[in-house]
Amino acid sequence: MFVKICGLSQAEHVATAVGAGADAIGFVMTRSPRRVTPERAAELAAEVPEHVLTVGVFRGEDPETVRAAALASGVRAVQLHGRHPHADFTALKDLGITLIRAVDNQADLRCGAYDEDLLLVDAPHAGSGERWDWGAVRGRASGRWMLAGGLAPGNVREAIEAAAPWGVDVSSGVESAPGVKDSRLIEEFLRSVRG
Ligand SMILES: O=C(O)c1ccccc1NCC(=O)[C@H](O)[C@H](O)COP(=O)(O)O
Repeated sequence: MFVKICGLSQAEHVATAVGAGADAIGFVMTRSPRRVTPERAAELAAEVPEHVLTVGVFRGEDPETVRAAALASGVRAVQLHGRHPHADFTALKDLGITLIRAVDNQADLRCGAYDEDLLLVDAPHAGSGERWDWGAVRGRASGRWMLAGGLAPGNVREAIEAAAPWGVDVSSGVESAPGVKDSRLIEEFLRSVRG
């Protein structure tokens, strides 16, 4: 099971997530209590080994803004929230990095439908910690897709049982307050997923 820990802004938490076995870590570069600048994301990403995917998270920015931030930060993936047309993914293809399409469960849930590499099926309000009916996407989402939205150490096994995703993604559920990550919860989340 692929595990992404999102919304990191402190080197200590990046090290914890990597040490605990995360497959990907996310840096939010859009309006959010977790926002980091591309320069800060570059500093944090510099400490991350190659086998862990570094992801820049955006919502609604145009492809040129995403491109500039991706290049400045050096992330190896971008995750686009909001109703981006297929053309926005096509416009970013030449970056040669992983493209993640982030949607709620009303969207086209076939990974690759917009030429993206990974799909993230999230709550309607991304990064809110809102839980939703995870089981509603079972059998509808296909390919390499991650589940997010209200996941936490205490419920992630239940979510995996309900939705049968390829991967999981968490932010609020490993925080002590919005934007404040907790190393103990990050480790607990990874232990819960890995068993
Ligand atoms: O984290 C944010 O504030 C944010 C703002 C705008 C777009 C995306 C954002 N976060 C994305 C994520 O952190 C995850 O991909 C996912 O939504 C986490 O959800 P949750 O665990 O419920 O916080």
